[in-house]
Amino acid sequence: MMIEVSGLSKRYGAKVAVDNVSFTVRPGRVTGFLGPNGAGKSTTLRVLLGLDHPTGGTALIEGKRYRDLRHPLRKVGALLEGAGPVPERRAVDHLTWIAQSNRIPRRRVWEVLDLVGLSDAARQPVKKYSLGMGQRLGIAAALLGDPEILVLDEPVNGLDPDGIRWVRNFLRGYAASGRTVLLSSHLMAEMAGTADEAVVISRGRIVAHGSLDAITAGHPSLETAFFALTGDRAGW
Ligand SMILES: Nc1ncnc2c1ncn2[C@@H]1O[C@H](COP(=O)(O)OP(=O)(O)OP(=O)(O)O)[C@@H](O)[C@H]1O
Repeated sequence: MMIEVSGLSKRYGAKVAVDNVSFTVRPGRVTGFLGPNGAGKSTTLRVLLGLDHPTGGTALIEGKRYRDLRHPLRKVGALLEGAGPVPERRAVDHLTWIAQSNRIPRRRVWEVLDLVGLSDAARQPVKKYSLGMGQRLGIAAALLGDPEILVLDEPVNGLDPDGIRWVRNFLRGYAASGRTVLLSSHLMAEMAGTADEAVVISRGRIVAHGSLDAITAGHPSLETAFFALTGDRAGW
């Protein structure tokens, strides 16, 4: 297993954000980490990426904690909410800075700009970018180390249909090349066309884990399946 979360819990004071969560993520497919706002998705991903300490349990990447990986950026590329570049900086400079601080060759910056379709906009300051371009830049940064695993927190949040389609096609292609893609979302309809597998979390607990087809079986749509699983329409 590329990603193995086992008995993971995270408390903030009296608040239990993640409650004994276990799931695995395999390569060659897109796995959606789905749940309403506040369900515990970001917290789980932050612990997986070594940005927060768990209260209990483990979140491992090929059997190791993120911080114990020898070349983390080559193993895992991540896009987290609110981790954007300095607005005045040009996209190419932003990526070059990340590459240099991780001993990644400079030519890789232009490769990833090309992969996400930003070569022509590379010398514009990031503040001139649309939301969709900003997301592509975030994905470009995640790709710098040519990682086997991509972890993205709400990558389609706020994007228009073209932007959503681009991210979807990109992630599907990445998984089809045998790599591991885990993305979180609270957008049910969007996930039906993007993910092969889903891990569903509600109020800090896993309520379903399996293929989207299996989770949807017996329900008119993925959306109604999720309402039934989470027992809660609020926030979806
Ligand atoms: N630093 C913190 N201190 C206190 N409570 C927190 C902290 N971070 C998260 N929480 C709480 O933990 C719960 C889970 O939050 P989390 O951000 O993981 O949810 P999420 O599923 O990512 O939601 P969203 O879709 O809104 O991003 C929420 O109730 C949130 O208020």
